[in-house]
Amino acid sequence: MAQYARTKGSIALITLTNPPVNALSSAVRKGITETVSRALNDTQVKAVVLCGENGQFCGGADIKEFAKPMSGPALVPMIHAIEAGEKPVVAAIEGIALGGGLELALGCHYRVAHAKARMGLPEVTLGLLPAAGGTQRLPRLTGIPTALELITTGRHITAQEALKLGIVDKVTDGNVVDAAMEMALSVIGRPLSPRRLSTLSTPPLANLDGVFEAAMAQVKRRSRGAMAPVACVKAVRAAAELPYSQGMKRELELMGTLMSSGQAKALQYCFFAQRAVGKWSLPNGAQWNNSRPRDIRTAGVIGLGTMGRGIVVSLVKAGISVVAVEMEEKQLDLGRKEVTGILERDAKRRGVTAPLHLISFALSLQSLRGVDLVIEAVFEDMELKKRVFADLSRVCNQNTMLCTNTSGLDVDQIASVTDRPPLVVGMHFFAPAHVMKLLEVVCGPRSSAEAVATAMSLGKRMGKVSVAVGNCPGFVGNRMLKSYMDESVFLLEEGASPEQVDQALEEFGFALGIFKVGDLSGLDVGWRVRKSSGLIGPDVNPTFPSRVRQGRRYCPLPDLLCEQGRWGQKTGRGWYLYDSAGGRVARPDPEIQRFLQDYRLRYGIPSRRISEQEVVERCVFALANEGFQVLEDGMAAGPEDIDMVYVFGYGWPRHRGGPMFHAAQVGLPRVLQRLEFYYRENPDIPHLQPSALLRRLVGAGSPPIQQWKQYIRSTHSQL
Ligand SMILES: CCCCCCCCCCCCC/C=C/C(=O)SCCNC(=O)CCNC(=O)[C@H](O)C(C)(C)COP(=O)(O)OP(=O)(O)OC[C@H]1O[C@@H](n2cnc3c(N)ncnc32)[C@H](O)[C@@H]1OP(=O)(O)O
Repeated sequence: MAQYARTKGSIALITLTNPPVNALSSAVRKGITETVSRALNDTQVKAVVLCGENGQFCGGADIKEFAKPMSGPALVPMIHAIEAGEKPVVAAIEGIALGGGLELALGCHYRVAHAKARMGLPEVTLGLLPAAGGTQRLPRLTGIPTALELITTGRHITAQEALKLGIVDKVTDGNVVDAAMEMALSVIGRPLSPRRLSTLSTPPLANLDGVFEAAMAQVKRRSRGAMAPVACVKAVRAAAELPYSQGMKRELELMGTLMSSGQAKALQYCFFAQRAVGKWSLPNGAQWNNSRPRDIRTAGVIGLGTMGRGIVVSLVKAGISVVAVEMEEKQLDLGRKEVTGILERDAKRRGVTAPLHLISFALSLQSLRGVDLVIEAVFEDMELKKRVFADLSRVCNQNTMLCTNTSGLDVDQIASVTDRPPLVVGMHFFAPAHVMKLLEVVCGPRSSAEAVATAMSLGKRMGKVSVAVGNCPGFVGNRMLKSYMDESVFLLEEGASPEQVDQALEEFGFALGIFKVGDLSGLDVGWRVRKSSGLIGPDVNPTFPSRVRQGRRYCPLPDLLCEQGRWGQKTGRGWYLYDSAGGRVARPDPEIQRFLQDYRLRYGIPSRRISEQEVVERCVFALANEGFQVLEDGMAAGPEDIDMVYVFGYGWPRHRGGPMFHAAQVGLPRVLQRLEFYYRENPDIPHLQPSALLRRLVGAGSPPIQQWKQYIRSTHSQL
């Protein structure tokens, strides 16, 4: 777990060996403790170089161990022993030095990095803080503002930036261990005290209170309700105000609170869930490690609306040549201008040249003949999509993969009009597609393993979190969203206001409440979907629209709003009021209050006071309940898949782990009991009826989320 070698006569070379990232497991900590002690006690050794095997210095503490009782030597005294030792220790940083890995390097007296190395203290993203002295040593090295920024964001930095900030002493393009040994030989005999970061004071800073108050306000604004960023600010403040030993005590105290919090558990669950969803499998035995993706070099995108433009940008940024097709010249020109603008702004920000040479624009599908893969992003209309796919089938090479960006239509029906159903999959991007990280890869019943593997791997290449989902209306994300949205409008009928519902959801941690999201994305979009799915039609009385449709409770409020031309931000009025069409700042609108009161009077619905707890429970438990149903129906492989869809596609607060993890954390019996209660009160809302899987899990004693798959009746898995 840590190898020891004597080299160049007087150098001890200690190599961390714990693939794949040399995480600081208890065995590695034991190995380092023993080898460092050996080096310090060996009179032949004059200096030490610390490195990691396989081109990775160290990925930090072993995250898997956080869930277990602590064993083996502790990290803090181990790093302290290195720093306090009387022989210079040089960290040779290659690949990564993250979290505890960077803290270990900060305990060394010198740091040499390879030019391609990345460093950072990402503990905050795991709901923790750098509690191996990172919050105390880094501010002493870089000064408070830089340390605050790096620790509260968890941002990775390049070797060049680390050099500029003084975090490393040297950057090399060559062999980093050789460079570190050279440095070790050159510093033998030099005084070590100025190199012991714990003994230094933080550089003086004017207006300390102002800096910390601003930092605190910023983290609270940026990550609503998250504890770790707040604790990080407090720990860095201790570095500024207290001697090192007391600062370390404060760091430990704050870490103790975080470690035992549900938020840290949720964030660590997300870390592993994000990696688990890449390991997809289909019922026929095809899976991520036995299905070869195709190498995609050229792609076509049809439709240059908001979605199509974002998809083009994502593909081009991944280095893929794209032919972008629109049917009308005016739309094509508009699309070209937008896509070019996005790519140019992005390139300017990153100081590189925009890869415009990778895109060509065309007015005919014929231009797609030779591409490896096509992504269709036309209007959400089955007949239109079928026409496009039938044409593609005729135009494209036999081998071209055909993908649809539908947000919920039947992928198999679309595939049925082509000559190649095995090569058809859904690639459901989220708007704006070049920004949002989620990609739902929709596996139709006839999609081949190769096609699924290709779409999953293409998503990864574009920097997306790809989640394989089954083919059902709305797939996973939008299917579940329906119950969440329905609950929010039912709450309006019963007495809540849009701002009250939004505030409760934002307090819960959502970046935006559901009504603000509706206004932002345009209320007319859902209106159109409801029209096409037969919920609104000629047989609905326009003056007194029914509150029961297709056999269940229906809330006509959003339709009535749309009929008034209140389509959200784009019209300057929606659930909220905006300064003008396109305005962004939502203000409560007294007209909406009157509109809701009139509506309740007209339908004889008594208005009651609705608590924040009820808002959150009805919206969030309804969402999770549909998630259980999605699992039961075999539309997602496991709860991790659903949770990642929500974290990366729907603004679910990551520190709550995702709707399924949240249900587990609240306690499945409690979720079941509350759903039973709400369903008894509202028997005409089927999505409040507890799912059979939820009942089974409670019956089985609420096993940990990692075991839920065993309770899913997977005989009819659609994945
Ligand atoms: C009163 C009580 C008081 C209690 C107080 C206790 C005090 C305790 C003091 C201890 C203080 C500890 C402080 C330190 C904390 C930390 O260091 S937390 C960890 C910080 N590090 C990270 O966050 C890095 C996480 N990893 C990554 O970001 C990426 O994995 C990577 C390193 C950049 C590599 O990326 P990539 O190449 O894309 O590969 P991946 O697929 O992501 O990873 C490959 C496999 O490696 C596993 N893995 C990665 N990092 C870790 C890790 N740190 N621990 C365990 N496992 C890790 C990852 O899960 C992958 O596994 P597989 O999926 O099985 O392949």
